[in-house]
Amino acid sequence: MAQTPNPSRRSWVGPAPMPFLTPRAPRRHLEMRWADGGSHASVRRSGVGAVASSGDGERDRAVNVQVVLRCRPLNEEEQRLDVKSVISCNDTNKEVTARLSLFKQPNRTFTFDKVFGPESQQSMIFDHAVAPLVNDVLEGYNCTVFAFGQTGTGKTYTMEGEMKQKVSELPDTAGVIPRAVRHIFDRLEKRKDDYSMKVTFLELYNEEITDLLALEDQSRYPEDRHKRPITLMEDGKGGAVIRGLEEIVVYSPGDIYGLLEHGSARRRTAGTALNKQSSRSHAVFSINIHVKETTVGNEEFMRCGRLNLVDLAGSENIDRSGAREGRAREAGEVNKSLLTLGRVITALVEHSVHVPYRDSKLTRLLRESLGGKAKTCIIATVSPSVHSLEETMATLDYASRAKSIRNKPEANKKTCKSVMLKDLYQEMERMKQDVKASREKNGIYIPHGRFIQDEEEKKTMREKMEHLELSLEKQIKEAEKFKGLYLTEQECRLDFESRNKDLKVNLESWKGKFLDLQEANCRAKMSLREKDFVISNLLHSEHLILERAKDMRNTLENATGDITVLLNKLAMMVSEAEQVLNDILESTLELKKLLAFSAELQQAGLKRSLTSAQAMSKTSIDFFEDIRIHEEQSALNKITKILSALTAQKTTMVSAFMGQLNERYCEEQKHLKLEMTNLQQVSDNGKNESLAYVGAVESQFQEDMSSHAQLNDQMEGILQQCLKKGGHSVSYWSHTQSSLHDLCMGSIMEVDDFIEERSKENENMFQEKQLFSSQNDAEFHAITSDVLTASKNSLILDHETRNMIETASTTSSDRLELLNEKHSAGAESIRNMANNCLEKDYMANSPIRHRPRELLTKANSLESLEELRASVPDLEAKFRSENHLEEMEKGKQYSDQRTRTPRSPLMPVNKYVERRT
Ligand SMILES: Nc1ncnc2c1ncn2[C@@H]1O[C@H](COP(=O)(O)OP(=O)(O)OP(=O)(O)O)[C@@H](O)[C@H]1O
Repeated sequence: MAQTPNPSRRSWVGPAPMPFLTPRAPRRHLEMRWADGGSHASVRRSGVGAVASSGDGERDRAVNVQVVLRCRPLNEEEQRLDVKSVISCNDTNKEVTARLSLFKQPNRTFTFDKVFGPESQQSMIFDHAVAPLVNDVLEGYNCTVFAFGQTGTGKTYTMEGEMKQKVSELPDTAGVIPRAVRHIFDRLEKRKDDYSMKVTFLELYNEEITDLLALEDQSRYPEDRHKRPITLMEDGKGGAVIRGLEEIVVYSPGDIYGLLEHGSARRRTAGTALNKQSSRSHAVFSINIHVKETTVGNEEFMRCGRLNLVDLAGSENIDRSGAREGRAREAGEVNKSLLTLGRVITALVEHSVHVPYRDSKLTRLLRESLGGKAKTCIIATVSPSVHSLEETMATLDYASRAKSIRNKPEANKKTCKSVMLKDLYQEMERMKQDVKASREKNGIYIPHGRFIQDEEEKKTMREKMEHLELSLEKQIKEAEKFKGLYLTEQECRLDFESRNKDLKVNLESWKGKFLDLQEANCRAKMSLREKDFVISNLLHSEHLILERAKDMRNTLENATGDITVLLNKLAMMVSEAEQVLNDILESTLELKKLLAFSAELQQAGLKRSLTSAQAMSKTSIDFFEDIRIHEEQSALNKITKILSALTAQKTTMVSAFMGQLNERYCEEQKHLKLEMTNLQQVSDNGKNESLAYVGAVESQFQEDMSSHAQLNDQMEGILQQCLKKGGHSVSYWSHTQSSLHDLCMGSIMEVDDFIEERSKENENMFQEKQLFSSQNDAEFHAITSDVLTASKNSLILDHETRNMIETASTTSSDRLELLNEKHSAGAESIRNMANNCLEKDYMANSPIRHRPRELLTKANSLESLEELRASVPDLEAKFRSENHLEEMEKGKQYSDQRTRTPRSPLMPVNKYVERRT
């Protein structure tokens, strides 16, 4: 006996095996018994959301739909054309960034539950995103994995992958479906569970469901052979039921791979500009698993789970995919169903009252998986190409929104095996009876009379039946008509109900908006009154400020008159200063003349002293020469007298005193010679001394001459300096005058500072002038003392000269003192005039009534002006407190934020007031 139904016997239309046909040797008896126990209807109810999903089993908490993103690598064509990649994936941070900076827009980054970049392998997608769901299926949950994205981005590659031959080892390119199948079998084997597994594979094309696993019938029209439409119905509990879908029992992964290959080959594909083999339909591959569980008391239960693997048709930009005519219509249908899917996602994310599941078959099929009781994983696929950026952004946006969909996964109710068997047996029994009845009907014997009677009855009955049939047909037609009407009406009613609901929701929201607007209106009115209050106060302040401004204008006019007077006075002062300077220049010239005269006098005196000194030295020389001659003569006379005396004595004392006389003569001669030498020496000394004295007098004279010349030069230099400084003073005064003029023509506010500066500058100038005059004084004193010294030196030589020099010096110093006095008097007069001008005439001048500071202070201080300003916040606070607005404000902040309109007629006024404050 075969231990398990022979998998090769699998029939496309034959009875599907009973559950628990685990293809495992030691456990097969029981399952076989079930399998042999009867047939099962070849056409059964099935559906993505129809498997025992209505149990009241353990209710899990709501969980978000898992959304993972996969970006495929650039394909060969794109690489050849050097197409730019604009998508970057950060698997670690689970982020995808669309580099919109190429289009001068900020980059956009999306976060998903998992991100798989272009280098990601098929196994990674399965291990990280799908395997946990597959495990949940074995625990009794319904789980759905579906891929969506633009056409050609790798949905089919991700879901099915490349799996051409049925090898035991999966190739690296195998997709989610073969890996899920392998995983399920591995797990069941490992746990040594009893199980049965059935698969379905349907295609949804142009809103028509087709069974991709149905046996091809022998219909004459090839089109009809494998495209028998299947009905999608509601199960009354919010789920969908697919009537007529083939469920194929499978025993090994190989079985499933075969079916998958067979079904995939029948899927409608077409070559598009974006994908050579583009799937033009949505495909749903479902695996139903029943696992046996034995509980205490040997009660056997069945845990059932379903895994739906959905490969959606690609959304396509018809222009770019190059679809034409029929294909364009087809693409339109695909896009329409995907659009409905998008609307369902939006409605779920926004928690809308109405979710438009019913708008397309795709959303009806996926109802349980989106916002229902299933666990769902969405694989969004994108292309990195810059040319697909628009579609990629749409996919990323939808995928990102889909993350917020919340499902309430619920495990399927475990069914008691005996109950299930009972149901099955009952079904089998009913079918057996059917078969038996039809068999018996063909072979029963009936007597002739009874047969004729029966025939007549039958005839009557037939006539009646025909009549009835006719009336029934009529009634049926009418009923169908009514049914059609009823259905239309039902549809209309449903439509109206849903519209009514929408309208009610809209009405509610409009009511809310109306209330908000009413509130905003009240607030706007109040705000207007507030602004009126503020504006009237502002106008009052403006009036006060105008009055003050008029006062200030008068004060300023007075100040302008005063400044004009002041200017005139300054001009007068400048001319007086020029007069003083001219006086200084004149006195300097006089001084120069005096000094020249004094120098001439000194020169003449010195010349005279030189002449007298020369005469004196000549007289001295002559005198000493005379003395020397006189001395010699007197000595010779003495000698002659002595000799004559001696001769007389000789005569008397010739013999006695001859010796003594001779000795005495010698001694006397010696003595005389000594005296002569002394006299000669004295005479030489006197001569030398007189010569040295004459030389010294001469050199002294020369020195005096050169010092006089130097003094002359110094005097010349000083005079030049005086002249220069005088010129400088003149230009300085003229510059001062022009500056004063310019500055006075400038701002009135600057007059005060200007005058202060001028006063300081005048002070400095006076100090300079004083310094200058004191320098002049010192120089004059130095000259005088020099002259006096020279005069004194000359006095030593010649009294007369000295007298003359003294006279000249006295005259010079008298003149100088006179000049000095005059100069001091001039300086004093300038100072007095300046003082008069600055302190008396200007600061306390009677016609000028006020000092500038006084004028300013009296006019209006800044504080007094500030006092006039009306503070808008204070005014608002005053208004609010008077009108008890604060209380109202507190409770209405929220609505205020909502109802605040961006445009406000008072906005410019408010802004102006804010700026002012
Ligand atoms: N991650 C990937 N690695 C390598 N090749 C890939 C990848 N994704 C897709 N491809 C290749 O890109 C091409 C298009 O992929 P596929 O047919 O799966 O796209 P699709 O999204 O299903 O398109 P359609 O919606 O038109 O059916 C295929 O040749 C496939 O092999």
